[in-house]
Amino acid sequence: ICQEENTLRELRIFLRDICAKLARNKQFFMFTKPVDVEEVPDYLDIIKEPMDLETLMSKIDKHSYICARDFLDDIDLIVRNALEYNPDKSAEDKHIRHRACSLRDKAYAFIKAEMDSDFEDTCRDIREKR
Ligand SMILES: COC(=O)[C@H](Cc1ccco1)c1ccncc1
Repeated sequence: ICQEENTLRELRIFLRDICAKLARNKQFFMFTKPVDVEEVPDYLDIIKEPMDLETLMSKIDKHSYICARDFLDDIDLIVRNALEYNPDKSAEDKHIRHRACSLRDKAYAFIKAEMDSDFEDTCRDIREKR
């Protein structure tokens, strides 16, 4: 119904702003685009569901998310993939795991800081009904 569409439009505007802020952060450059499987030929043997911030943004525009929880599930997927593909004690693996954890914390912090909890409750109710 119409109010529901207004709520979901507001959610999309809100999620685009958060996604853009994360993608602007130089620290997160390695998460902004899909991992290049030419460069990393075994990536898809290990990571079954790749995810990145550009893909997240296109999912917003495709109305894939009807509450912030769904969006954060894809942020968690980016993080999980980075932890799984880069598990070693090496400095570079530790570095990317640290950045992945920072991406998650920043995303959750933006949502908490800027999202009114009854707005998310309203989105959850819409999700339940669909
Ligand atoms: C999310 O990004 C990744 O998991 C790739 C894996 C990767 C390994 C070699 C090339 O790319 C990555 C990119 C940049 N810096 C570290 C790791």
